[in-house]
Amino acid sequence: MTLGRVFGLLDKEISGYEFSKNTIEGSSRRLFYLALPPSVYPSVCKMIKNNCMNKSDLGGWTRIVVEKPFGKDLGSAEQLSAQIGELFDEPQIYRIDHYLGKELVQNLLVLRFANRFFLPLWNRDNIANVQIVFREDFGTEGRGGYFDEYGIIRDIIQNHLLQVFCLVAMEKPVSLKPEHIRDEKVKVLQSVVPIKDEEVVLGQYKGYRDDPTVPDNSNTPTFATVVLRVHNERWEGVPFILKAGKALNSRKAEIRIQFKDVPGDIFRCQKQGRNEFVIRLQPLEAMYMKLTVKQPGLEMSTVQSELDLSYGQRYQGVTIPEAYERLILDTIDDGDVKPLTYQPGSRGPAEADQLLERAGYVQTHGYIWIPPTL
Ligand SMILES: NC(=O)C1=CN([C@@H]2O[C@H](COP(=O)(O)OP(=O)(O)OC[C@H]3O[C@@H](n4cnc5c(N)ncnc54)[C@H](OP(=O)(O)O)[C@@H]3O)[C@@H](O)[C@H]2O)C=CC1
Ligand SMILES: O=C1O[C@H](COP(=O)(O)O)[C@@H](O)[C@H](O)[C@H]1O
Repeated sequence: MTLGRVFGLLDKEISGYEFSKNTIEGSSRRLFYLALPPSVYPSVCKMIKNNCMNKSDLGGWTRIVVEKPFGKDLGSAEQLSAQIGELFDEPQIYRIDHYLGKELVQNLLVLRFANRFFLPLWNRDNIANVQIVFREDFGTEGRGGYFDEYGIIRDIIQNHLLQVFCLVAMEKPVSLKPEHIRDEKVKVLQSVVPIKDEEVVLGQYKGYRDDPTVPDNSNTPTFATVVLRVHNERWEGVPFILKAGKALNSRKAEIRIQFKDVPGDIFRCQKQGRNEFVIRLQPLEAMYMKLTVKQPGLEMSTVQSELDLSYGQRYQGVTIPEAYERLILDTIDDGDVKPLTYQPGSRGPAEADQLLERAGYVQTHGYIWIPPTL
């Protein structure tokens, strides 16, 4: 059966459904979500255009949704845009990044711009470094064919983590209109200076190449830590560390804002750790502020504790929508860089933690969180 015929049948199926709902022809809304590899976007879009469009214009519409990765580099992204752009008008095309649909990502602008106490702190005077981390405790399992073409940078960092970075680092938008938010994101991205080779650690977990869909000599990274430097008034000198890896020892996505040491520390408590504001996107949405308090008791000693907003506890009974429910770098050199090998189930290459240390992140030792009971 030809592709044209297949899409003809799809159209018939959709029309049948619309008819069963007593929809007047042309008044229905057709949304095509392309959960497909980007390489077939153009041919599938052509088939939709030729066979499956909403037939007349009585308030209905036809739209398509495409997911990242949108091409592999500037050239292929522009080519893809041009190919799809020939078939659909821009307002009909939705390019989505499902991380933007996550509850705590949606919360970022509110947190930053609706809370007075963050306003004076959110800058180079107070913040030592920012980490934006994505960790998965499983490998490419069954997706090696897709993944190997893209790697962790194009799969996670260039889109999901960069979107989060923009929301953390951008200036306040004029309003919440998408174009105003986009303008601020573009501005902060333009302020990112080219990444230095020595501020990148790439890794590949042992066993990745055993996947039959992965070439035996693949150099595709499954782990990357990258330091972004933002050359502007707010962020000069503050490293933004973007970290992503598969087959690691834990699964989480979080933003960790580490504050500078208190000057003139009369309590000599710096060894207990810096103040950190952590926004955990998943699992178990939470935000907590690690801070130093007096150890309860007779002694005047200090201990690290937290102000904790755990969503599961605070918003009991509230269903947090899945990211997909709500929505739907080229600064990195593409040269032949050999990733470092790391053990599956580990923290990734040790060099990544060393890079963090060089970038100024100070790991807290001895902090033990006592989870509250619900
Ligand atoms: N409301 C809640 O649910 C709360 C939960 N907690 C829990 O308490 C625990 C401790 O919290 P917290 O101190 O914030 O987080 P962690 O101790 O997990 O991590 C703190 C930082 O240290 C890094 N790190 C961890 N292990 C190493 C290592 N071996 N070498 C170098 N760097 C390392 C982490 O990197 P990386 O990001 O790569 O792992 C991260 O940047 C966590 O499990 C946290 O989830 C704490 C407070 C509130
Ligand atoms: O886009 C992708 O995201 C998933 C992780 O999504 P999450 O919502 O579960 O955090 C990742 O596994 C996949 O490789 C990537 O393509």
